[in-house]
Amino acid sequence: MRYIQVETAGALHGSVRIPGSKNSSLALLAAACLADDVVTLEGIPAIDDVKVVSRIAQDIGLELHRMENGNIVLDPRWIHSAVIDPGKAAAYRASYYFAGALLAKFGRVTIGFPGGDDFSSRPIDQHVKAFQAMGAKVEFHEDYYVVEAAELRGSDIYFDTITSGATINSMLAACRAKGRTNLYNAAVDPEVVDTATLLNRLGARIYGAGTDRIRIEGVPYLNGGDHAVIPDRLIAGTFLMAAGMNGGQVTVQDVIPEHLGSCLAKLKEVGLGIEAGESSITAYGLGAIKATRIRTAMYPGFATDLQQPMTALLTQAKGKSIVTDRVFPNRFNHVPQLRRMGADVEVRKETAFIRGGRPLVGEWVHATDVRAGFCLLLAGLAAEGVTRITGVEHLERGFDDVIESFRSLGANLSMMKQETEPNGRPAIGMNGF
Ligand SMILES: CC(=O)N[C@H]1[C@@H](OP(=O)(O)OP(=O)(O)OC[C@H]2O[C@@H](n3ccc(=O)[nH]c3=O)[C@H](O)[C@@H]2O)O[C@H](CO)[C@@H](O)[C@@H]1O
Ligand SMILES: C=C(OP(=O)(O)O)C(=O)O
Repeated sequence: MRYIQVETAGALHGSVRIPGSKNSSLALLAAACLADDVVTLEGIPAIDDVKVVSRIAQDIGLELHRMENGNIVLDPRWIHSAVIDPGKAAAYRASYYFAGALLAKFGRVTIGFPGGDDFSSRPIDQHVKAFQAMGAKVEFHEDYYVVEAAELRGSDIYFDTITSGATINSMLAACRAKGRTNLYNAAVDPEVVDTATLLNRLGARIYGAGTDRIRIEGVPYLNGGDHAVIPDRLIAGTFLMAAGMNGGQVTVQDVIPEHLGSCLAKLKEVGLGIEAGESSITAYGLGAIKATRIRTAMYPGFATDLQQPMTALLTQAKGKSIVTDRVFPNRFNHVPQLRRMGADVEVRKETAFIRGGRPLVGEWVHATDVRAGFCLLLAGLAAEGVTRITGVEHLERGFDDVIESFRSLGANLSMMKQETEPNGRPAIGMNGF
């Protein structure tokens, strides 16, 4: 069993480079399947989700190589199969992008259901509805589904809810469909814009990405080309919150500050100093953290993926904070773990009530998903004694440099390995807690 050990080390100080966005990378890698020539992607992080994409690539004949300079070169001309193994599809969330991309190119895809962070029901009905609107038939089986269309036709698609996943997947399918597709109530996330930017660079005709109405004129083929993925706004936000845990000063470099607007506004509201440059942001403690009210929303609202690390920060604020997650109303698996560390947090329906200011103490805790892991890591920075976090694989889905990055800021963090469970205490899984 591996676990991350966090020991009290005082305030964090220093600067850290932010890697490419996980969520954008996973869309770009699938988008490259649509091209008819070589695609080079810069800045794709070496996270576990990308390793699963490499294994899928091997199965379907998508040539994928990481070069010495870190770029990933993809050659989609040799793809011979549009069957995605259910086990690999279930190993991460964004496997669903292979459905849109391969459907557009091959007319039929067989693919397992998506996995990813398991914090609530995560339907794909809007992806399915979009494929059907474009003329595809979708058939569900026990652990896979088949999407098939003799000819994909452009269509008007009105999303019932704002979803970044279904917006991107519809763009992937529509860019090689016959005729015009209009997406209404589309997500405006930077990852949607990044995917459209790559596709347009390859010759797609996508207009309006970044607004809630996207128009796509289908084209018969796409060229090769190069693209650099956007920085990971969620990892950047997490480091800025970490600065507030013990009143330190952290600079995140290689970021797009505009992507963090709602996060920065909230950090200022709780009393952090924030200075944004052209491609860097510094957060620093100015004294006590203030309690606040958070309601997550789709971009440009406060991101659900930053809700958990923010909850860790709010355990340090004197007074009562209220955190509501409207995007994923059950995304509170981190709360029982925070309570083990002495935090006073109660969840009712889609809301966590945090009575901040109680001292945290180090404990064995379990990360159930990527952001729960970051939340516990931040809590560990402020806790008295040693915090040990199991579920390391979840953190590694999202960030490949957790230990070194936090250490470079002065955190006392180590990756540990233990052959047996800690004495008398089940360390793995929620049930033991
Ligand atoms: C790989 C990836 O990019 N993951 C991100 C993506 O997940 P994911 O693509 O799963 O999330 P979506 O943006 O699609 O979901 C947004 C909302 O729409 C709902 N919905 C979504 C699709 C659908 O077919 N039907 C439906 O009802 C979801 O339940 C949720 O309430 O966006 C989430 C919301 O910003 C982030 O937390 C995830 O990090
Ligand atoms: C929810 C997340 O990831 P995924 O959608 O890949 O499960 C996340 O990154 O916080």
